[in-house]
Amino acid sequence: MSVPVKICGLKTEEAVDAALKGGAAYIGFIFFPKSPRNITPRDAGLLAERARGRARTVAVTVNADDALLDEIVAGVKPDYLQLHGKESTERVAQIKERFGLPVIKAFAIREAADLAAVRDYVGVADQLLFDAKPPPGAELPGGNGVAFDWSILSGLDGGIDYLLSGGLNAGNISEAIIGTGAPAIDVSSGVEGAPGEKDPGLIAGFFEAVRRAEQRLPA
Ligand SMILES: O=C(O)c1ccccc1N[C@@H]1O[C@H](COP(=O)(O)O)[C@@H](O)[C@H]1O
Repeated sequence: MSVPVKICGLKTEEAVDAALKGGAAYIGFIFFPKSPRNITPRDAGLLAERARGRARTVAVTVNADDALLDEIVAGVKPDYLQLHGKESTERVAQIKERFGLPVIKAFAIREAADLAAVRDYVGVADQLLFDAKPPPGAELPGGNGVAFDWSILSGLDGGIDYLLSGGLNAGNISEAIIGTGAPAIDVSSGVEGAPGEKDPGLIAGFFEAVRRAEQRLPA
């Protein structure tokens, strides 16, 4: 059984090529000025073209207004929009209708109670993403390299399609995949040599660890 992988926060051709070589199902671009992974719609559009037809492209935004989403969608032509802020169910539905694109809605998880909001988004968002709640004082809502207690996900209703994210790396991905049975996984800072700097060697090592974990999954 193969687990789809999203490599997020790409800024260079080398990083895109490493993600594609590893077999990424999704590649993500961050549109959030405070992030070391922030990229312009124009530059992301060029990288997205390089990956077109080989991986699905994801534009990651945080409480973006329509004007910013217009600019990103026009420049990148993404396959998905990832909403990583406090977007309401109404806002998710509005964005889906306006852009005609599938939406991945991110949730910040620290404790079991954080799953309470999730049910409202099932059937509204196309996919859910579970990330760790940012540490106190963090500037970023994601990309902090922090993991949450994955056992919390055992409280999820069965059959929910989601991406597991937050602090994943080659060292913990086996435990994450086998422990949660996550339908898909997402990594950003765990394949970086420095904040915002993807390391092709770490990307390759992450894929190797994922493939080893897949061998241990029940058929
Ligand atoms: O990566 C960022 O800088 C970022 C900024 C704003 C919103 C989301 C961001 N990243 C997302 O965070 C998760 C997990 O990242 P990590 O592996 O813990 O570093 C991932 O979904 C990214 O899309």
